[in-house]
Amino acid sequence: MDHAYYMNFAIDLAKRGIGQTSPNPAVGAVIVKGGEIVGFGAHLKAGEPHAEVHALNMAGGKAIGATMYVTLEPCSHFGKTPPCSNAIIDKKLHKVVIASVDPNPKVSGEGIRKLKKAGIEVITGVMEEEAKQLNEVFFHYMQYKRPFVTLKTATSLDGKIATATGESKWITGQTAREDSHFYRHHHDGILVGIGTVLADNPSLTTRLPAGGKNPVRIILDHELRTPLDARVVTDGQAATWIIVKASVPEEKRRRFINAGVEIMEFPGSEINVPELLYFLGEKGITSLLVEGGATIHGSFLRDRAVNQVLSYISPKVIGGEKAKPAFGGEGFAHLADALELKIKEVTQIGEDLKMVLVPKRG
Ligand SMILES: Nc1c(/N=C/[C@@H](O)[C@H](O)[C@H](O)COP(=O)(O)O)[nH]c(=O)[nH]c1=O
Ligand SMILES: [Zn+2]
Repeated sequence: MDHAYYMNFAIDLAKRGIGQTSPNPAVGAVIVKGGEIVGFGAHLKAGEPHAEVHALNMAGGKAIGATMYVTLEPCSHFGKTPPCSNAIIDKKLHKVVIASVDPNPKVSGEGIRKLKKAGIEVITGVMEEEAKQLNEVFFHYMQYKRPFVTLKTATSLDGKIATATGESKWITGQTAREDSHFYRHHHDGILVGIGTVLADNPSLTTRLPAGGKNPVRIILDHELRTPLDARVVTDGQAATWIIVKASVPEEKRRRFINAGVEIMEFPGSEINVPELLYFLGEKGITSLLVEGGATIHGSFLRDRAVNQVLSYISPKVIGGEKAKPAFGGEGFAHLADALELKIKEVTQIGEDLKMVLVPKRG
């Protein structure tokens, strides 16, 4: 067999944990001895055993002299669980094949050094790109300390998110709408503006046939105009944070706090997106799905605070100068300033088109 055969399995294991391991990376490990898979595992939840430990437990005594394939460099620091590099040395493995090294400058390369010092052969860079892609959120958050941002738009063919009379249900079909719930499952937070809350009374929960993790619902609502009987306040389905400005009176906030909502005061009045992202990063939001509406999207566009665009396009034409575009605000006066993206994925999904795009580097 070649290394990719087993590393593919480890990457596939890791993929299943994406979203639920946050703020930890998703990691997969496979242990092979004499051409036989003797153990495997994935990290499932922050604070629980790492992938390597699950795999070592399954392999038991067969781990001695075996080879481990792991998607991320084994940890070397005492976090919530003892270091995996120690466990691998204790179990006397012969070789460790690693896809990507740890991006955390504090620990990068430390695990590999310990393994080599203990006489274990280490190979790195096997399927490195795939493994990095897997944890793009983790690597981004580790480096910038603010959430990886996915802007989601659902528009008509002519780029509208609602008719001139405000109708928007539904522009895209059931299949596309359900697909967007996978992204809710994978993101720590979902952000909408007060305009969307007033227009749609959204629940912003993850409703997939097999369930899914609900993101924290983050409402940008400076004046606290969210109705007390809004779903995000009353349904108890997921955490709700409402971001207000300092001038909102205490007794008004009290009513929401009593309903279980977290009211967070954010300095400044205009939405300063980079500052908002640091603010959310400090609260442990490592990935943010921005569902709009146009004003919010306009601010994120203006500040180029976008790591991924998820665009669903319906083969409907709404027309009308007054019908709302996906991105509000001023927009860029010059084409040279437009946010340039690279298409990562284009698929038809139900009747609609789905595109996943990333900003062009540089
Ligand atoms: N109008 C549309 C969308 N609209 C997106 C947001 O404006 C909605 O308020 C939000 O998704 C509602 O969340 P819910 O209550 O949890 O279902 N999004 C879509 O994909 N297609 C649409 O046609
Ligand atoms: Zn570990």
